[in-house]
Amino acid sequence: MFYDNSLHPVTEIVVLHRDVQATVTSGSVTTSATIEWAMTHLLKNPSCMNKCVEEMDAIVGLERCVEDSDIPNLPYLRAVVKETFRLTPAAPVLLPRATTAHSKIGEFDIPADTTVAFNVWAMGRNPEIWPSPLQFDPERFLGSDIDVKGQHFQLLPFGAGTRCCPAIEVSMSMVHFTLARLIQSFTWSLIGKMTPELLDLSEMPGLVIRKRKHLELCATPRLSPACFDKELVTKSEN
Ligand code: HEM
Repeated sequence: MFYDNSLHPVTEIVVLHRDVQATVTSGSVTTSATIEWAMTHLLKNPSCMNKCVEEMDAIVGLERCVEDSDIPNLPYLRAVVKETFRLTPAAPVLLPRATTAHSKIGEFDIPADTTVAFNVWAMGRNPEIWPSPLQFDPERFLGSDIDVKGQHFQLLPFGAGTRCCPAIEVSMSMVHFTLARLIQSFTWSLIGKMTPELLDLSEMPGLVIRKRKHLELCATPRLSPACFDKELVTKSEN
């Protein structure tokens, strides 16, 4: 966080306030972009959406709303989130780093004091690491121990090391929970003449990769309104 203690106290508050605002804004943009990409991949690959719905119905059912505590029991949903991060990481290029010593990576010599940037978007599509890299295939993560916490260098959507995203846990929780609620609560369909084949995957370049064209869907409720009433009553009682 930027903090200049030579500033007048009132200015300091404004600077700190802006930093907090920037963190919240960038945090919510990356999270919402990830959820929109996950829904796009699922709508483009109806068999994956069906597997998500089948898993949800088998584990949670239709009599209550899915909760945070259900997420560990939904391996396919968690694989969908990892596969979304692999193909469309919200932050495609990590924060720049400077090398402190000469190093060699593969055939490349990198002198000391060089600014380097890691392109995690390209790493996620490297055919030497991922078979059929352009195919959305959550099953590649089932039974695999690859996670997103910066220990597995083939998948770094939150970066790695001391400057990695400090909000991994909360973001993963928000993405899983929102996606789980969307999938459980509604049947989603494409609008008008749109088909999975025609669904646009083009990206808007930038610090955060967003869809060039927002996803437009029709939502048909799957859960009975009583489920939501029950949840409202329980929450107001607590
Ligand atoms: C899906 C959601 C998110 C993704 C994909 C994401 C991704 C990233 C990435 C790739 C970095 C750079 C890490 C590096 O270069 O090693 C980063 C840094 C950061 N993220 Fe996130 N982020 C997300 C959500 C959030 C949220 C919700 C917040 C806070 C409310 C947040 C706060 C930060 C901050 C403060 C940094 C800078 C850390 C530093 O400079 O040391 N992020 N994030």
